[in-house]
Amino acid sequence: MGRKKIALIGAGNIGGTLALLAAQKELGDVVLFDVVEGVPQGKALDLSQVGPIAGFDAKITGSNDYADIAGADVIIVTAGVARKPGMSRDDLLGINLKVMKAVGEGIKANAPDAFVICITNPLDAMVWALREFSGLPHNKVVGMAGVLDSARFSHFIADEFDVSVKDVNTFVLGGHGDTMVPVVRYSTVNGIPVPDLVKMGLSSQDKIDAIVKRTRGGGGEIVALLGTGSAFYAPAASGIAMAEAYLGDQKRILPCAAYVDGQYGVDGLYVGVPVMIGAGGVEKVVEIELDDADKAGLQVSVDAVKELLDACKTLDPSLA
Ligand SMILES: NC(=O)C1=CN([C@@H]2O[C@H](COP(=O)(O)OP(=O)(O)OC[C@H]3O[C@@H](n4cnc5c(N)ncnc54)[C@H](O)[C@@H]3O)[C@@H](O)[C@H]2O)C=CC1
Ligand SMILES: O=C([O-])CC(=O)C(=O)O
Repeated sequence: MGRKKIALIGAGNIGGTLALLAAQKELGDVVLFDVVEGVPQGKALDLSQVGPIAGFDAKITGSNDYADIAGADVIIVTAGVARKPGMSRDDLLGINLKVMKAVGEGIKANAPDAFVICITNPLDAMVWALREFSGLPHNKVVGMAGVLDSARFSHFIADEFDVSVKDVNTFVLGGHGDTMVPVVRYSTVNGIPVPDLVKMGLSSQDKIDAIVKRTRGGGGEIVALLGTGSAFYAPAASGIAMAEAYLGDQKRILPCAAYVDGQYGVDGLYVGVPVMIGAGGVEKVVEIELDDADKAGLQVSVDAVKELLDACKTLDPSLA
């Protein structure tokens, strides 16, 4: 059996980091694709020269030709534009929608059997549009956001309780925007729910509320600090975790922007929910019980995603 093939559409900050992680983990050979000539080739050459030092044999090539993604097992899409300080993710919709059209058509024509992970923002709308443009089955197209948002939440919780991040498990549901829903009730330190830890006097409700708020604004905090561009190390690590779940048939339960059709009272759109990822792609949407506040929060988030989909349909009537 030959090596797996990982195609990365977009060779920017996240794309380059994805390539490094994929090669170091020997997930397969890597094709870095970008519209800018020279950049994917240059990054591929630089990354290939990590091989002798780090000891990986993965072949990394750069390309401006969609034909080179043919036969990809996994495709991770980061093509498009990142926000600048003062912008919201939603401000990227018009420009990145056009990019999703080109990428979706490229995937449809060259790698229709791939498992596709979209990262481009505004995430929930872009993954929906990418699925529409590519025509792939819904279970083979998924968006990365919840893994990253949960990692941020877990990092802050581990800091607050001064425990290993390995023992922290958190869930962030909903859209990848200010309306995301960090679910405190399902957030645990080695199985102990955070609300119980608060009752034990190990933190306070005010501190947990502040962590929830910081998690919601986690992307913006980094955008403001960087001054140019947005987070890329943790987003890339999140995309790789999802790719590994698929390639290894790991049956991981991860919060992802998945196609929801009936579950959680949501019909026919992509939004962040817990899903099982295995060799079948998104094998199931896991419907966990939510309390009234989290249900209401999820509804607000779903409504925000719906507004973005309407905007996509206005901009590109082929999506209507
Ligand atoms: N879902 C999430 O949780 C996160 C999403 N993002 C989003 O990911 C996207 C990428 O972020 P970065 O890698 O930091 O941006 P970047 O600007 O470093 O890289 C984007 C790359 O896409 C390329 N590109 C533009 N149009 C293209 C096209 N039509 N086809 C192929 N490539 C094209 C550009 O040339 C550039 O190399 C942004 O939209 C950003 O907002 C970023 C962090 C987290
Ligand atoms: O904030 C941004 O623009 C990038 C992003 O989605 C994140 O880091 O969560």
